[in-house]
Amino acid sequence: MSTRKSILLLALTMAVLGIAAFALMAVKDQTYVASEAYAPVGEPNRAIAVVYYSRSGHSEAVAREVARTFNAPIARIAADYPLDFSGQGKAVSDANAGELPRIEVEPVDLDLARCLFLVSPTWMFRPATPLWSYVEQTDLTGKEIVLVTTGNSRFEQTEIDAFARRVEARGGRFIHHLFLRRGRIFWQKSREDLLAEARARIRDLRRRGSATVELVIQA
Ligand SMILES: Cc1cc2nc3c(=O)[nH]c(=O)nc-3n(C[C@H](O)[C@H](O)[C@H](O)COP(=O)(O)O)c2cc1C
Repeated sequence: MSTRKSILLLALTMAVLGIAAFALMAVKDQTYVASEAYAPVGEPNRAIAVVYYSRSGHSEAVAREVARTFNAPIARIAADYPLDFSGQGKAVSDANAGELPRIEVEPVDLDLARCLFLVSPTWMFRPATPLWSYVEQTDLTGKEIVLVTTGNSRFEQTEIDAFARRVEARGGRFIHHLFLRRGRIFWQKSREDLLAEARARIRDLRRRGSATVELVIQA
């Protein structure tokens, strides 16, 4: 085969692989992956609470694992980003525009919570838009805030700093951001590995200056 033909064949193969990878990623982003249900055992530990948004179930699994670790109450944020191409497109455009979507939050009593875990996917290098809406409509006075984001690749620190400023504007003390990288397309972490990493990183929060987590883990 001539060099010209070989280069053409290579370029074609690369293009087909690229399209296949993109299609696979799009399909994966539209697939809800369920996780084990969670409810506190007996009286919940009200010093800690977990509030989360999740579109395809991965952040939900992490949020449930955080709540399970502390026997804490948990509440889900609902927002209108359907699991199809329209929802994906809206997520991209809203995230890029910094839009604050309408949300509904399951009832949760935060009065006694000293540490609040906010969990969400990463959209366009920042926490997903429903989490920003949640912060804007919540009084966070006196609470330590731990932001936990899942993502397949990366986030921008400037976006996390901007989120931290909104938390502080609502009275909260932003103490840590924990990013759980799931990996891309063919090289994604298993659910067990993701949750094991979440557990390890949460325990590490003691060293990150969370007085509440320190107290709860010692108890
Ligand atoms: C619209 C959109 C934008 C995304 N942008 C990013 C990104 O900037 N960085 C990243 O690491 N992952 C990104 N992802 C991947 C998700 O953050 C990742 O799959 C996440 O774990 C999904 O969480 P969920 O199942 O709780 O919705 C994006 C996904 C979608 C749908």
